[in-house]
Amino acid sequence: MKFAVIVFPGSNCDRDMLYAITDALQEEAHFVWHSESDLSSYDAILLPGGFSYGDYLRSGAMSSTSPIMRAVKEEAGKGKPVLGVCNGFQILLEAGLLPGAMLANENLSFICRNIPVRVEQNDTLFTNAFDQKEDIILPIAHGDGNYYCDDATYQSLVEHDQIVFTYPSNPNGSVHDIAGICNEQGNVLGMMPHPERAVEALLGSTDGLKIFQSILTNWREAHVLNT
Ligand SMILES: NC(=O)CC[C@H](N)C(=O)O
Repeated sequence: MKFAVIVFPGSNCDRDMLYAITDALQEEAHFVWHSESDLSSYDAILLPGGFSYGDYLRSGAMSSTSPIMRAVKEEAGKGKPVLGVCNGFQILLEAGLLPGAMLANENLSFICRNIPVRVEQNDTLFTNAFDQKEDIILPIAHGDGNYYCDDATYQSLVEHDQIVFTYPSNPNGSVHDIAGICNEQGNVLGMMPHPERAVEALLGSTDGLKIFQSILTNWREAHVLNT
């Protein structure tokens, strides 16, 4: 399976993301600079964390207009997996690929620590390796992780099973404890916690690896086992 890791000016989790795929998952991954415009040769697209464009204007706002985002939308429309982590989630929100917006953390501080994250939906292509309602440990590292959406959007997220991760103990004020959501089709996921920082025991948790393994299992079922 071939993964693209999109690199924006100011991304800083891009190498961790590449390492998670090549060394931990043992699959193929390549950096793709944000000014590129074609992602058709990739099977999955990863938007890593960081401070793209220094978080100026709003986190993710400037990156959401990068040329590569047209290609991300195109491939997402074909049903390919798109995963945005932290700043990647912020970019997906600003690009309109996911509903809602990100606000500054309630305590106005940058928070960096390992926390429990609850898997609310294990029947997605990103979470099939987990148990339903399983609590896992993942690192968070953000200043703008306070997810917000209005009531109508929240009802729609609930109705379509789009709330994939929540915080059992909310660290940032996020509405309804939301830590990660997917689109209605289920192939675009944005999450604030960092799975790429939890892919081997040395890092304190291997729970993040299961997200990448889920993507791989889903892809193999569709592309390898049936051929
Ligand atoms: N680790 C990250 O991706 C940081 C995200 C973002 N720029 C913030 O601090 O909110």
